[in-house]
Amino acid sequence: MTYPGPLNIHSEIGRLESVIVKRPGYEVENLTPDTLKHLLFDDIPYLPAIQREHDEFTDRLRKRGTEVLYLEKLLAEALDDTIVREQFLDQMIRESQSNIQCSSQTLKEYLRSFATEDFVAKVMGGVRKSEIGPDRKTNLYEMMEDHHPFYLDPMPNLYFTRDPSCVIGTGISINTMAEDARKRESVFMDYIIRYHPRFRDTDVPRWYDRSSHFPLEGGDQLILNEQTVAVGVSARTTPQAIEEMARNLFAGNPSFTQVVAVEIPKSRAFMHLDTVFTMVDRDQFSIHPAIHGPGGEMRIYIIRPGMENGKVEIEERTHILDTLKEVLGLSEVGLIECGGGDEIAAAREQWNDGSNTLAISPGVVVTYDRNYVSNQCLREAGIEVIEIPSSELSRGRGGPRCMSMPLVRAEVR
Ligand SMILES: NC(=[NH2+])NCCC[C@H](N)C(=O)O
Repeated sequence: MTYPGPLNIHSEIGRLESVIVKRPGYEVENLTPDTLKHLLFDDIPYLPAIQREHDEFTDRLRKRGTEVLYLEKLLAEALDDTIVREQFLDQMIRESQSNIQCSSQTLKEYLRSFATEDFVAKVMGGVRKSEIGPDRKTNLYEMMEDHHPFYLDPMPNLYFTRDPSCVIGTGISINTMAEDARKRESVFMDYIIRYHPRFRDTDVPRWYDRSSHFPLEGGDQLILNEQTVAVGVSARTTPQAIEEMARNLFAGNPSFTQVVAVEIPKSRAFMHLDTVFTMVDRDQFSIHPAIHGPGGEMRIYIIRPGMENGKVEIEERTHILDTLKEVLGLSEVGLIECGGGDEIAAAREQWNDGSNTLAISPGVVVTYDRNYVSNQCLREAGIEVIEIPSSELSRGRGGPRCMSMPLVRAEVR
């Protein structure tokens, strides 16, 4: 089936034609030991090195024919209109309120002084108190010292473009982020879809919107085929959000007829479904064994459109393999274990996103080089593995799938 328009994602594995990434920038240099935990990092990446690694990642994608678009550039282009830029600035200041202790007026004036691309880099990178000179402070609270070094907190997780939004079919889910440190991130795709020339003239359906109360993150959203979306019920994604998204999807996109909610342990190491489970080929998945509960059982629910308009039906399942066969209509499905069944290698490599593969064609994936045990297992299963350097990229606890937000994939035949 052909789908005209700027968005077309009907699988996890179709040839990747167009993708959004974010090159790590100044926001990473604004990490300090005191803020690491709140900002969801475990260590501080070295900026030139993480940028080199990221450039290698995007080079590999380009060499395979993928169009690589940068979030920061798309946003600057979307804000190329004074009224839109002012509206965006107001919203950013409003949504950053908890982080701001200087008067919004002072901060606004400071940000307005930049040309659009630098303005975007500032908003994303954060504004240090030391940047706004003492002479620009007029209120007592602005002059008082306190220990928080920022007026506007940095957003170092932005290079994980996967999470704040997700294309499903020809529409999009603009997500409500679970963690304070990431809440503002989904404002960017909201503006890009509404105001960027590439998207603004298309009526892009929204299966979920950030105005919804319940968190839902893209690392939990997997498009298995033209009928099926799998969503992790995780530390970041709620059952309420999944059901709301499913209802909107069934009502607006008749090709999707099943949403599979998969519960995973709520832990830092397994923050999203894609940290323990990704699709690598038509009938093969990479999986971390600890995704299963005791006895190999887990809680899985299949949501389908109900008989009555707007209603859904929900059925329970307990085995991932059987459920995958059922929803994909396959007699066999292969699960490739992270760490090749070795307990230590599995835990170590999962921590560095060993199961977080980005498929760029059926049976072809991009992975981190450091996960050599898992990469070998993928190769033994007949998968082509393209490795990228990962010393610094992995410090943010996300892998190649997390670092990519696909816009268009070719049909899987
Ligand atoms: N899709 C993913 N697995 N994303 C990983 C995001 C990592 C990021 N530091 C966070 O905690 O939010």
